[in-house]
Amino acid sequence: MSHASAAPRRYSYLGPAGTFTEAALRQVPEAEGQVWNPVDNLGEALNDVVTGASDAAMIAIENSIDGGVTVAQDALATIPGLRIIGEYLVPVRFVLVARPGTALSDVSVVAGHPVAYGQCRAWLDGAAPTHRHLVATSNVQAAADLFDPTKGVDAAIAPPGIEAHYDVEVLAEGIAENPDAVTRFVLVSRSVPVGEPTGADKTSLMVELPEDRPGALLDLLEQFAARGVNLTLLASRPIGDRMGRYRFVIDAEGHVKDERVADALLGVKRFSPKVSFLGSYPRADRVAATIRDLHDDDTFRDARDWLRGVIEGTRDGEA
Ligand SMILES: O=C(O)C(=O)Cc1ccccc1
Repeated sequence: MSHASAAPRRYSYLGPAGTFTEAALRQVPEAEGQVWNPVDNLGEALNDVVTGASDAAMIAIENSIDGGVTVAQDALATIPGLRIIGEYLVPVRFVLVARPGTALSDVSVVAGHPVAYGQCRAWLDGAAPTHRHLVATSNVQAAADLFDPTKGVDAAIAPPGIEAHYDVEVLAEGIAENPDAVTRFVLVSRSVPVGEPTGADKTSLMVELPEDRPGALLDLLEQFAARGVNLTLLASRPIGDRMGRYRFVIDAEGHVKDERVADALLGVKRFSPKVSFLGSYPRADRVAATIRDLHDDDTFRDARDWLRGVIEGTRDGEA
């Protein structure tokens, strides 16, 4: 894609500058030198894409510790016309910061993004047992909240390097439970034609199951298993209309233009009352899917050619 003479592309991301979401956007070569629009929440970021105010939005979708960012999964399931066009991984670490001169023993109100707080809670319970959590809109906004006197914040959970953006002192480093936590982000645009397979791709779907059909989940999984398609994520989320109804959030290895994935999707579509295709995109770790001969593109094409030949009378029943 070249946009040399076109208007600059606009990217919305959870701000302010310095968030992990911004670090994810920095991994997008096409975004360099374009307009970056910091927003306060996921809804705003996706709304910018829907209305055309931005061309794409970077959003956190899954954490290696807590699993799916459910608000993001639900938004992608319910807002029509969106496509995931890229995936990015960012290692996440946290520090506790405060205004200069604050001691850990002075800390009673801690600002933190809810996902960050969840990961740092065990440490905080030990170091500041009487603390109270105040929700911040992002990891960097938590530090900014230290300077808003109406909020009464004593300390903030923030990304390392936050001292470059705000006049804060680091009270403690490495406060998250798991030092190897990684967050997966996706770049979302309005619906666009899918790109070409790279050999290391993922396909994201939301699937509803037919009601009152025993084994429907097994039927769903079988569509992938029979075509040798590995799943990297399977989660269920309440549809929300009434108790007991769920949609399945699925990430599958491979690209919709890979024969085995296309065939699996056709199988899913035949029995599911609702399938939303969210996109096929290069996977962040660039790890190629392992495909056995039985499931490679040529095998699917050969089988189709054989069937056509049988119907046209140019081939008999030989395999
Ligand atoms: O991008 C950020 O910095 C955020 O505030 C969202 C977030 C929260 C926790 C882990 C990764 C991203």
